[in-house]
Amino acid sequence: MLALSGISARFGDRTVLHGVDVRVAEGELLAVLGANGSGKSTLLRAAAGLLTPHSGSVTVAGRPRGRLDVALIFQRIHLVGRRSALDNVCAGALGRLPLRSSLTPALFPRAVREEAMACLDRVGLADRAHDRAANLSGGQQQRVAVARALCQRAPVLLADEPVSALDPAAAEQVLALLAELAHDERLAVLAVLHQPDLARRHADRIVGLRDGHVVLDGSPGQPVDSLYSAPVLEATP
Ligand SMILES: Nc1ncnc2c1ncn2[C@@H]1O[C@H](COP(=O)(O)OP(=O)(O)OP(=O)(O)O)[C@@H](O)[C@H]1O
Repeated sequence: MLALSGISARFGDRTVLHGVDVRVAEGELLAVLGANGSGKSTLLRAAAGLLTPHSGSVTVAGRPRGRLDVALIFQRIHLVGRRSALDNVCAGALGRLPLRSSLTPALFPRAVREEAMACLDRVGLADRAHDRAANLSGGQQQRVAVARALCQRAPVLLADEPVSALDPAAAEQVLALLAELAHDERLAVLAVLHQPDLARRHADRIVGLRDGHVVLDGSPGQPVDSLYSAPVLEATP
């Protein structure tokens, strides 16, 4: 479904991704692991179209990634706090609505509101639909963000450290939800994670980055310590 092929990225004269190949299948949750600075966020931003790679391509279902193909979930949850959870989820549909509706969100068509309600129900928050987003807990807000991504109807979900700001129970719940959505809704989900344990428990596959290279790709059960160990420094005479 999502294919990142030969992605290289540079900042100035520094190359931070070296021809990275990553595939995420329909119905799969892929966790991308790696130490700070290994290139995880840069890879996700290239996948999302937020950064133009120096070389390489991003395709969704075999075609160049389109504007509506990818939904994003961030560590810092970007909801409009004074609006209801339901309005925030409706906003996921903005990209496919006529301009008039997108300028006046109060006019979200009934069909969109119903779909948004179904998305909230999917993340277990239908009963909080009319609460202001700011009044929900961090974990609940992240689930609203997931519902908003669902309402976008994108086949690919990209999540950048989606649980880093959550307590362990909420993190577990959000990761389980992402895995469930991948499996049940047949989405391709790529999540950048800092918690190998969560990846082991919920991901279908892991990719490990080190210094901008893919050094692991496979079972979530495999050892990942090498991703986080300090580089071996050569002894100076
Ligand atoms: N806008 C930028 N300008 C210059 N260098 C950047 C920029 N964004 C990222 N980098 C550099 O690219 C490298 C990879 O950064 P990236 O944020 O992708 O790593 P990461 O694996 O997501 O790290 P972390 O786990 O700390 O979020 C780092 O050395 C970083 O300093």
